[in-house]
Amino acid sequence: MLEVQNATKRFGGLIAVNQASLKAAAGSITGLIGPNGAGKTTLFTLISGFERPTEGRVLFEGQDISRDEPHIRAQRGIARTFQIVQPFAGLSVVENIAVGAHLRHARRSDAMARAQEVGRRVGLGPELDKSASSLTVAGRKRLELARALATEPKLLLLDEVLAGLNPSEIRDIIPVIRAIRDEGVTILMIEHVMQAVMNLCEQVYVLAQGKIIAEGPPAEVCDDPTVIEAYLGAGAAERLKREKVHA
Ligand SMILES: Nc1ncnc2c1ncn2[C@@H]1O[C@H](COP(=O)(O)OP(=O)(O)OP(=O)(O)O)[C@@H](O)[C@H]1O
Repeated sequence: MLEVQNATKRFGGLIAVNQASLKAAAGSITGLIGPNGAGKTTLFTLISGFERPTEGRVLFEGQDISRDEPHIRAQRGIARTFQIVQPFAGLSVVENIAVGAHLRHARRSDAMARAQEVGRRVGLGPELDKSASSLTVAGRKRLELARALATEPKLLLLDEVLAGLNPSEIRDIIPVIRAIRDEGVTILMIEHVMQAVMNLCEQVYVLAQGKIIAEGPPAEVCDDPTVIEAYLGAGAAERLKREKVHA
């Protein structure tokens, strides 16, 4: 469904993404992990169209979309969530979700009906008529998910939807994400919560300093010395191995 081919993004002298390639198969959940500042969000902006790659290509359903505007990509079926959630505070929860639903439904009544359905699906049923500003952090994360989902995407890009949630809120939202995939939406997710990555993702890519340094099933990738060192520094993999032997 999605293929990023040798994408590079430069901001002046800084190379935020460096010759990165990845694939997401239709109907799968793919993870994108890596230390802070690795270039994960920048890679998302190249896929969703908020930035264009300096070099390389983004293919969606086999077509080169690298130069398409974000709204064209949304129409094609790509939706993203934002790490910093900023709902329209003056609107109700359901009206916020309807903003997404308007992509496919011109009439307000149709967009509102669709928004209610999506809101219930992500567990916001009791909150639909409340002001968006009254939501807790967990509620806002669900709203962000609903707003993207209301555009009826084929590919959903989730940028740290679990950040800031407590363990029980994370446990509650994992089945919601899995259910979205089960209904046929392909998911690519940036996530630091490894419990969720292990639980949800079939395939994981690791980005460090703009480069993809590893890919594979989550358990394999987390055992990879290159990945451990990208997070913990040079020599860390060896130290951890020694500590395990002594323990
Ligand atoms: N618009 C921009 N202009 C200049 N530099 C940028 C821009 N966007 C991102 N960067 C830089 O690119 C690098 C990668 O940032 P990015 O936000 O993509 O990393 P990340 O992996 O998503 O990090 P985090 O996990 O902290 O969200 C950083 O050094 C960042 O400062």
